[in-house]
Order: sequence, then structure tokens, then C-alpha cells
Amino acid sequence: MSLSRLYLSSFRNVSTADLELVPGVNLFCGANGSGKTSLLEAVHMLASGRSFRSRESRSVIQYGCDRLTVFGRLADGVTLGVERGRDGKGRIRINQSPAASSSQLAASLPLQVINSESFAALDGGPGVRRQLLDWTVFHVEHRFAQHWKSFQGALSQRNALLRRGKIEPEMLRPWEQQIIQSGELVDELRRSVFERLRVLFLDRVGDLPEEHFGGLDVRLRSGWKKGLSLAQALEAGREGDIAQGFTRVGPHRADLRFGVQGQPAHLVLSRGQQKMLVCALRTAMAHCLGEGHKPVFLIDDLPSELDTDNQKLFARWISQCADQVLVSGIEQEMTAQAWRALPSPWSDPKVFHVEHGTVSAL
Ligand SMILES: Nc1ncnc2c1ncn2[C@@H]1O[C@H](COP(=O)(O)OP(=O)(O)OP(=O)(O)O)[C@@H](O)[C@H]1O
Repeated sequence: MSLSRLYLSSFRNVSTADLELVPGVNLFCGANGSGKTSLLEAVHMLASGRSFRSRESRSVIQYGCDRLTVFGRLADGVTLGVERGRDGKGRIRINQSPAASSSQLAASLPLQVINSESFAALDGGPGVRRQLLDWTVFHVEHRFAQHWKSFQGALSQRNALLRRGKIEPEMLRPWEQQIIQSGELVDELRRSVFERLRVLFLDRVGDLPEEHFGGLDVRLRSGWKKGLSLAQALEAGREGDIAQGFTRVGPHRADLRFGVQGQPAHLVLSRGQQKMLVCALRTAMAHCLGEGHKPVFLIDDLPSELDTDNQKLFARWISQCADQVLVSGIEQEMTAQAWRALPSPWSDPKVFHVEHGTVSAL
């Protein structure tokens, strides 16, 4: 999967840009505040309907403008379009027809992002890691979205009843049936994808120095006590749930745990080592999608935190699991050097210079 054209207007400091992108590496270079990250952010909006920096699309719309537009054409000819207005209204189009939901964008343009927020995969809450796993499951197992939606629907009904307090357990039962049925399926799909993801992830970790990463492992926690079925866990927790007013067990509490020598990875690894671990995870996730569905990578400021060898290793991992990467960096040569030793087309980046929101291909 790759983007051949990216058009944006009124997107932060970029008034308009119309770019021909290449498979392989697209480098966006320029000074602080020139608009490099905004270009990556626009691609993210194209693939998800939202920004990776702000929940509020109003802050992304250029000052003094009413709406932003992002349009993209994929290499296979599919077109995607997103519009967001200051009035909160928006439009999503795929092949010029209105799309029902932003998940259709995600299915058309799978995306992986590496930026300063990426450390949250290790030091953030479980929700961040669940999202990463679910991104993979969503793209690999097409039944997942439907089971997850059904689970979430039943969960929010059960929680609404629990919040009311003073309820009879009988009132919860119909929603519990649905929670159990779809929740077990969600867990099953997550487990099967996780097994493959773990192998691919540890494969990459094997490229990292044994002395620091030798004892590393990742485990999936289902969100309820090991050895119990979801039905048994719900039963055991019902009284406590009624007292607390929410459902405390289930796949909505699942987590991935990264450990090194029995310690949480983020408490023992350096910043650069943590970043490489996240890169290993994200390239392993990309690998799970397989040929024909490879994601596009967005890397905001590749050189930050990584030494030259690690930048090269990450570039190699990407070349093995993606068709295209959009990379930002302040200095052109520093950002380009990681790709030079790779085979074509990776060795020959297309460079764009970004200055005060104006983008020009060099
Ligand atoms: N809604 C907006 N309208 C106009 N300009 C905006 C808006 N939001 C942010 N900006 C400006 O747009 C620019 C966005 O810069 P961006 O974050 O893309 O820079 P960058 O090139 O990635 O910089 P850095 O190297 O510092 O990360 C900044 O100069 C910012 O002040």
C-alpha cells in the first residue's frame, strides 16, 4: 500500500500543498515549525479521520479558515478525502462516495506512526497497548470489528445499569450473555494474532544487543483472572461490580506486558532502547498484515533518540514490512543517511523542503 498523491488545504500552517509521493522513502526536511509534522498529521487524518496531535480538529484548521481538506490517491487508484469544518461538521469520502465511518478509511490505508508519543506503548496506560494489538487484529481478522462492537455495546448497557445502583443481578443477565459471547471471541482472535505478533516481535528484538534485550518478553493479559472463563470471572465479580458501579473484568481490561529480566521494560531500558522496542513492535505489527496490505509508515523526526546504527536497523525493518514511509527531519543528510544502504527504491529518497508551510520537491 502506498500513497501516490497527497493534497491538503488550510491544514495548520500549510495553506495548500499538492504532492506526488513515491514508493519507498519521502523525506520532509525543514526548520522547527516549518510544517513537517503537519504533513504527516494530514496523512493520519486521511487514514483515520482525526489528527494524532489533537482530538479537536478545530485547532488543526488554519487560523482564519472555515474548513480543512485532505485528499489522497493510493497507488491502486482508490481515492480518500476528509473535510473538517470549524462548525464541527465533516465529510469522509472514499472513491468520491460518502463513507459510513472512519474505520473504512483505516481499512483502505493502514498506517503506522512513530513520533514522540510512541513511548506510551511502554510507559502509558493499558489502553494504548490494547489499541496497538487491536489495530493488528482489526487488519488481520475481519470478524474482529463486529465482535468488538457487539461487546462494547453490551458493556456500555451493563455499565449504565451498574451506575444506576440498587439493581437486581437478573437485570444484568441479558447483557452479560452478549458480553460473554462476543468477549470470548474477541479474546480468542486477539490471542491467535498475538501469538504470531509475538514471534515476529521477538525476531526483531533478536537484532538488538543481547546484553540489554536478551531477557525480554511480552505477554498478553486477557483482562480477567487466568484459568477462569469470562462467564466465571463476571459471576465472581458481579457483587463488586454492583458496589463499584462498573464492569471490572473483561477484554476491555486486556493489556500487553513488556518485561526485561522480570522488570517492566520502561523502568530498565534507556530512551533510545525503548524507542527501538516500539519500532520492533510496530514493524512486527506491520508484518502481520502480509503482502498486498502493507501499511504506510509515518516517522516524525527519525534521528531523535536513535543513534546511526539504530536508525539504519529501523530503516531495514521498515523496508521488510512496508511499501512506503514518510519521514520528517530537520537536517536532510542526517535524515537520509539511514536509508542509503538499503536496496532500491529505499536507497533513493524523494526529498521535500518545507518552509513556512510551503512544500517544494527538491
Ligand atoms: N491552526 C493553525 N493555523 C495556522 N498555523 C498553525 C496552526 N496550528 C499550528 N500552526 C503553526 O503551524 C506550524 C506547524 O508546525 P509543525 O508542527 O508541522 O512543525 P515541524 O516542522 O514539524 O516543527 P518541529 O521541527 O519543531 O517539530 C507551527 O509553526 C505552528 O505554530
